[in-house]
Formats: sequence, structure tokens, C-alpha cells
Amino acid sequence: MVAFFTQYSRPAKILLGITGLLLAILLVLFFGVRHILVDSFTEVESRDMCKNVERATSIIADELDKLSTICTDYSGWDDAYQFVRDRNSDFIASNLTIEIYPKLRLNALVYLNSRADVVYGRGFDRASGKYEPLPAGLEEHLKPGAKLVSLTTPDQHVSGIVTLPEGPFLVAARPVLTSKYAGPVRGVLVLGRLLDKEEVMRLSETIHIPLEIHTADDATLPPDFAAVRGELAQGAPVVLRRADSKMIAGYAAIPDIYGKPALLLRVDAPRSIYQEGKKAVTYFLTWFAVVGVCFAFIINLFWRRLLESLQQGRRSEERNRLVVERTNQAILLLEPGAGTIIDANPATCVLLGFSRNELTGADIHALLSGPVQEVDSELERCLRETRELSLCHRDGAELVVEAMATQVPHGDDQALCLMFHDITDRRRFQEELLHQATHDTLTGLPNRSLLEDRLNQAVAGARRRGQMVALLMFDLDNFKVVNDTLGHTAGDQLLRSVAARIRSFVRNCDTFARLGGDEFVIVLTNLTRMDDAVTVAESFRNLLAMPFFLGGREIFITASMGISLFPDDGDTMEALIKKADTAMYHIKESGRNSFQFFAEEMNQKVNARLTIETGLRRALEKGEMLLHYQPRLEPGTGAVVGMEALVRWNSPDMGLISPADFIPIAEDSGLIVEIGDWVLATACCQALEWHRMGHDSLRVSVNISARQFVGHDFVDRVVRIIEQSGLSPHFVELELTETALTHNVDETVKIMNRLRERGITISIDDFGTGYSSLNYLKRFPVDVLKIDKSFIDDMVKRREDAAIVATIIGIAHHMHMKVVAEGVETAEQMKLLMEGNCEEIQGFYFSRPLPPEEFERYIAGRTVPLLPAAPRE
Ligand SMILES: Nc1nc2c(ncn2[C@@H]2O[C@@H]3COP(=O)(O)O[C@H]4[C@@H](O)[C@H](n5cnc6c(=O)[nH]c(N)nc65)O[C@@H]4COP(=O)(O)O[C@H]3[C@H]2O)c(=O)[nH]1
Repeated sequence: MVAFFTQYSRPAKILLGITGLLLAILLVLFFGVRHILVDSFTEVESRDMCKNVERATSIIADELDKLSTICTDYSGWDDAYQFVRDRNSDFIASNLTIEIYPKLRLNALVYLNSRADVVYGRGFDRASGKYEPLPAGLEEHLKPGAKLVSLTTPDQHVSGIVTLPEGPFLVAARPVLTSKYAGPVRGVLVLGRLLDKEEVMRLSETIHIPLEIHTADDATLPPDFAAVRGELAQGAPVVLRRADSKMIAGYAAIPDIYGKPALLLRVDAPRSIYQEGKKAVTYFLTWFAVVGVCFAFIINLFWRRLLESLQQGRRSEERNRLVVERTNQAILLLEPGAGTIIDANPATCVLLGFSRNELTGADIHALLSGPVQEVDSELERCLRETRELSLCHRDGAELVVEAMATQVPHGDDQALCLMFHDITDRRRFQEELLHQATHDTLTGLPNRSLLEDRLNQAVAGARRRGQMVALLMFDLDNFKVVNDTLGHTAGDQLLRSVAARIRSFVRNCDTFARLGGDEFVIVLTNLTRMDDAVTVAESFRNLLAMPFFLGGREIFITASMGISLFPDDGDTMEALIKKADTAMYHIKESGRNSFQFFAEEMNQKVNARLTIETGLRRALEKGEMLLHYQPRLEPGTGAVVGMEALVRWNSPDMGLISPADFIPIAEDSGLIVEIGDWVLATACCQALEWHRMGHDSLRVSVNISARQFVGHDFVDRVVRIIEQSGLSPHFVELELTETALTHNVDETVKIMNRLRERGITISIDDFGTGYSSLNYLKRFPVDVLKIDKSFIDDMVKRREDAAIVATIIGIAHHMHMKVVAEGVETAEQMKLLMEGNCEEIQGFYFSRPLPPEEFERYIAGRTVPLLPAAPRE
């Protein structure tokens, strides 16, 4: 048995137990209810049977009453009254005929007089329909003093049963009276009726109940009667006996007129109530059993389902638990409303550095940064959307997490399930990316894109408040020089220092950005007057005026600043920057180290510049460019040894334009490369032509812009152009400015060497105006130094300038370079230069730059040494 049960799982055992219990209840109910119901039907059956027995006894009583009534009719009658006295035969003949016996179903009729003498007495056999003697046994009851005949008063009467040897008799006795039932009593009338089988059958048919009657003292009583006789004799009114399941018998005893049991009667009846009841009970219980079994089956089914769903629930709970325990997602369960942590999964512990025990029961507000109300509303929002929250690690570090929440059942309430994962690194990376995208890497200042954003915000705010916004744009004067002379690293350091110095003075509400190169922009907000912008601009200029220290060297810089204003100069970054840039450009043109508000005239200048740039692009194609040549002479001999090619632009719209006006624009736009190539090619061709004309020692010098020089294919281009012209490179001199050379010294030296290897002469133009570093001079493979005109101008009046010129000549000679003085305008200048052993001279004193044909005339008519008046250009 134990083994039988142990093979099943616990839920299956419960199921078996419940099924067994149900079946037991069903069985108990079945038999219990059956018993109770059958008993109650038996009881009903008994009651019904008792009623039948009563009806049987009643029918005998009724018969006795009827007999008594007949007796009354025949005893309370004047004729009978007379008859018992005189025994007249008429009475007998007319009233006591034989017909009355069967009619009244009488077996005996006896008139007795007051002395109990039988006046008239006859017996009658109803079977044969004939008179017979009175039953012998009856005479005993008719003797004087017998109960039947002892009726002395009119109201006395007797009816009942007497048992005679002939059988039980129903008897009725009444005193004989007048028709008015008046006395004195003259006798007694006794009527008797044999209760034979026919009579019993008649009674039985009357009451529709099978009836059997025996005398109580009958020696041949049937056994069932004999069995109940004793019980009835002891006073039991009715005794019931069930012979089998089909029939029931009820027994009763009927006393005789003396009160002794005289008759035993039996009423038989089919046990229909019992049978029907039993059938009904069986039917009911069968249904009950069927319903019970169905119910048990359904319960079983539901229980199985319940078990399955419980098991599924447990499995799913286990699965969920494992997921929660093993997921990388941090999960916190919070008490509703209070924010107390109910539970935390291992991922949370790893993320926050707290143990599960430490977290359980802790307040979430201690982990989330921010005021309680804000934290609560953030948690509330997490139910609707993914939010970013700041959590505190155990070590105090701030963690940024991406969180969302849902409500889960917790007891009768709903707990808040907060799920989150660490995005600190991602957020940091995004912030870095955003910072990189919006900030300048060198200085860390906002870049153009962030500047635009801030400027738009500033403009929107100023528009609302009715204020002004100032955009201050500045660049560093001569930054290029610093970059070129001290190197890019120093240049970068200078930019960083400038940024740091200005940034420390810029208000938080303002924006300080770097556009690129040495260009910076400051956006000033909350301005109500232009003067505020002036004050700020001046303070920045003062800030920049203080020295910077680069690599142990003290550097002084200045800046040129252009200022544009919202709303006067525009409301977009493009417009405001363009106008600030225009103003800055204007400042640069007019002396630098200052600031200037944008004015419309500046725009006109810019437009003019644009017109030049546009025209320049077509000038070469249209043949508007031409070259003038300025002769270079040897002071000692007065011979023209060469000429400087100087470009001219004869614009059909603007007339003859000076190179001082369009060369810077050509440099800025990059057109100088194309123009430079044309100049070199044209100059070489021209020189070759003059060589062919006989002036075969003339050297031609050509100006080279820094922009041309830094081109990666500069040498190849120059060499190719010279070769294509057919002129020997030995007659070509390239004039480079100091600033062009100091860009990248090593590279410059290489280029110079390559040019010189080809026989090309290199000269430094405008020497003395740049940094004039002797260190560079020592490294550069230069053939000629051209002393700038500014020194020549003042050398006659200022001894310092004369000394500088003499020094330059001395150094140049010392370094095996020739010296050319340009801008010589007077004989004094020429004289001093001759004395200083300057190799070549160029200037208006001899000739202005001349168109080719004039130059030809000039060299053709040249006599040496002369001090000619300067010819007009
Ligand atoms: N007051 C005065 N001026 C004198 C005297 N002697 C010569 N000049 C002027 O001084 C300039 C000399 O040229 P630069 O220093 O190379 O200065 C040149 C040069 O830097 C540039 N330039 C001219 N042509 C070219 C060219 O083909 N290519 C490049 N890259 N630059 C050129 O334009 C500058 C100006 O050229 P220009 O207007 O032709 O002006 C010329 C010339 O006319 C004098 O005694 N007194």
C-alpha cells in the first residue's frame, strides 16, 4: 500500500486522496440515504397498513351498527311489542317471512319476552336459503341473565361479536318497545349474522382490502395468525407482518361483547408504497451516484487542471526567478509609495556595490540623486517611458542608468519594479562625442556649430526681451609670423593661451568660440547699449596686450576685432559673422590692433574686392594682364643688368589696376598660382626675345608669392615653364619674401636648393621688413638680398637706416650674397649705395617699371654712368 502511494507525486497523492474521499462520501451517502429513505417509506407503509386495518375493523363496527339499526326497527314496533306478548301468528306471517333473512343477511332472529323465554327464534342458512335451527352456541347467550338478554330499560342495547362453534357471529340486541320506543320493556330482540367466508369477502370487497378473519381461539389458526395472537392479546392494536418484499399483512384483534378477543383479522396489501419508495430511492440514488461520479470526474478534471496550472505557475515562477537572478539588467522591487527597497537582484548588487541585505529595506532616495519629490516623480515617469536616472555607487561614484518601471502585485497592493542598466560609459562617450562635435579640439572652446546654436538662442532671447546681441570677431595680428617663425607648436600654444585668457573673462551667459585658425568669436548677450560692447572689446584688447610666454620667450600680440550687432546688422549667424568679418578686415586694412563696428561702407569695400576677384578670374583668359619691366642697374658701370617683371591688370571696367590692389586678392583666392605661372612664362619669353635682340646678358626677376611657393609641384612648374620658354635658367631670378620662406624652413631649403641646382637665382625681396632672422639667412641658400625701399627712403635723412643698409650689405657680402637696393629715388641714395658697394640698384631714379617696348627703348639709349632724370611711367 505504502509502495503504491510512494510511486506518485504529492499532487497526484492529493488527487487520489480526494477521489477516494469523494467515493467514500458517495458510498456513505448512498447507503445512509437509502436506509433513511427506505425506513421512512416503510413507516409510511406501516401507517397506511394500520389505516387499512382500522378500515377493516371499522367495517365490522359499521356492520354491527347497521345490524343494530335493523334490530331497532324490529324491536321498537307496536306489532312486535304485541307479538312478544301474544305470539300472534299474523305478525310472523306478515313480518317474519323467510325473505327478510337473506334481505337483511341474518342468520338468526330471536324475540324473547321479559322472562327471557324465546317467543320466536329461527336460524337461517343463507347458503341454502333455508330455515335451520338456531345455532346451538347462541342459546348460551340467550339464557336469562346473559348479557344479550339483560336489557331492562329502553335505552339499553348490545351489539358485538360472539364466537359460536358455528363461527363468529355479529349480534345486536335491543329491548322490544312500542313504536314510540316506550316501555315497559316486554322483551328483547336478538339478531345474529354469521361472519362466514362470504360475509368476510363481502366486507373485503366493500373496503377493497383483502380480509381474512379467524376466531381467536381457533385451534387451527394459520401460523401467521397464531404468531401474532399473543402480541394482540397483550393489547397491541395492530400488528404488522411483512412476509416478503411484496406483501404486507396487518393484524388486529376484535373483542366479543364481553371484551375478550374474539376475532383475529388480517388485512393483506401489496407493498406498493415500499416498492415505489424503494424504486424512487434506488432511482434517486442511482442518479445521485451518477451525478456524484460525474461531479467527482469534473472535480478530478478541474483538480488536474488546477494542478497543471499550479505546476505551470511554479515553473514559470522558477523561470522568472532564474531570469531575474541571472540577468544583467538590474532590478529593484520598491514598496508602493514609501520607496523602501523590498528586494534587489544580483545585477543590482554588482552595479551599485551593495549586498542584497544592505539594499533590502533601504530607502531608494538614498541611492537616487535629487530631492525626494523629484525622485518620486521621476520614478512615476519611469512607468510611462524610459528615463535616465543618476544613482550613487557604494564608493560614491555617480552612475547614469537607463530605467523603466512596471507595477507588479505585492500582497494586496502593487509594488514598483524598477529595471535599469548602466549607461555611464555610453553617456560619457556620447558627451565626449557631442563635445568633440561642438568644441574645438585645440582650445576646447565651442566651435562654429555650437556657436551658431548659442547665437540663435541669444538672438531669440534678445528678440523677446528687446535687447541687443553683439558678435565680436577677432584674429591675431601677425599670427602667421609667429606660426612661421616659432613653429606650429608654438602657434598652437599661443592660441590655447589666448583662449584661456579670454575665456576666464567671458561671462557665463556669453559664448566664446574659435572659428578656426586664429579667428575667435565672442557673443555678448543681455546688451542694452552699444557702449557695453565697446567696454568689453576694450577689456579684451587690454587682456591681449599683456605678454604671452611661449617656450620661455615673451611674445606680444595684438588683435583686430570686428563687431556686428543684432538687430541692426542681421539676425542670423551668417549675416552677423559676415559683417563682423568685414569690420575686422577693415580694421586690418587700417592699421590693426583695434576694433570696429560694422558699417555699410565696409560692405561696399568688400563688394569692390569681390568685383576685383570676379574680374581677376577672367583677366588672364581675356588678355587683360600685362607685364612692365623695371630695370636693374650696376651702379659702377651704369649698365642695365636685368629687369624686374611687375604685373599690371588693365581692366576694361576699372582701368589699370595696381598689383598692390589685386595681388593680395589673387593670393587669397588662389588665382595667384595661375597668374604667377603666366608672369614667369611671359617674363622668360620676353627676356629671351631681348637676348635675341642682342641684350643677351639681361637677367629677369619675377616675384613669387608665398602661396605659389608652398605648392607641392612648385619647382617642377617653374622648371617646366622656364624650359618651355627656351630661356636659360641662369637668367632667371625668383624674388621670395621673408614670410614665404619661413613657413617650413627645412622644406624651403630643399626647394631653394633644387631651384639653384637648375641654375635659377634666388633673392629675398623686401629684406628687413620681416623677422630678418640671421639664423634663417644662414640656412637659406640665397643669392641676392633686396633691401626694402623703406630703408632706402630714409637712409639719407636717418643715420640709423643708413647703418642698417650698410649692415645688410656687409652681412650679405660676408655670406657671399649680392645686394640689390630697390626704391632708389635720389642721387644721394644712389651715391650712398655705391659707396656701400651695393651691387645693383633699382628705382624711379633710373626708371619706373616700363611696358616692354619702352623698356627696349630705355636699354637701347642707355649710356653709362649717368644720373638721368626719372622718366614718367
Ligand atoms: N615709390 C617708388 N616705388 C618704386 C620705386 N622703384 C620701384 N618701385 C615700386 O616698387 C615695387 C617693387 O616691387 P616689389 O617690391 O616686388 O612689390 C611688388 C610685388 O610685391 C607685387 N607684384 C608686382 N608684380 C607681381 C607679380 O608679378 N607677382 C607677384 N607675386 N607680385 C607682384 O606688387 C608689388 C608692387 O608692385 P608695383 O606697384 O609694381 O611696385 C613696384 C615698383 O613700381 C621707387 O623708386 N619709388
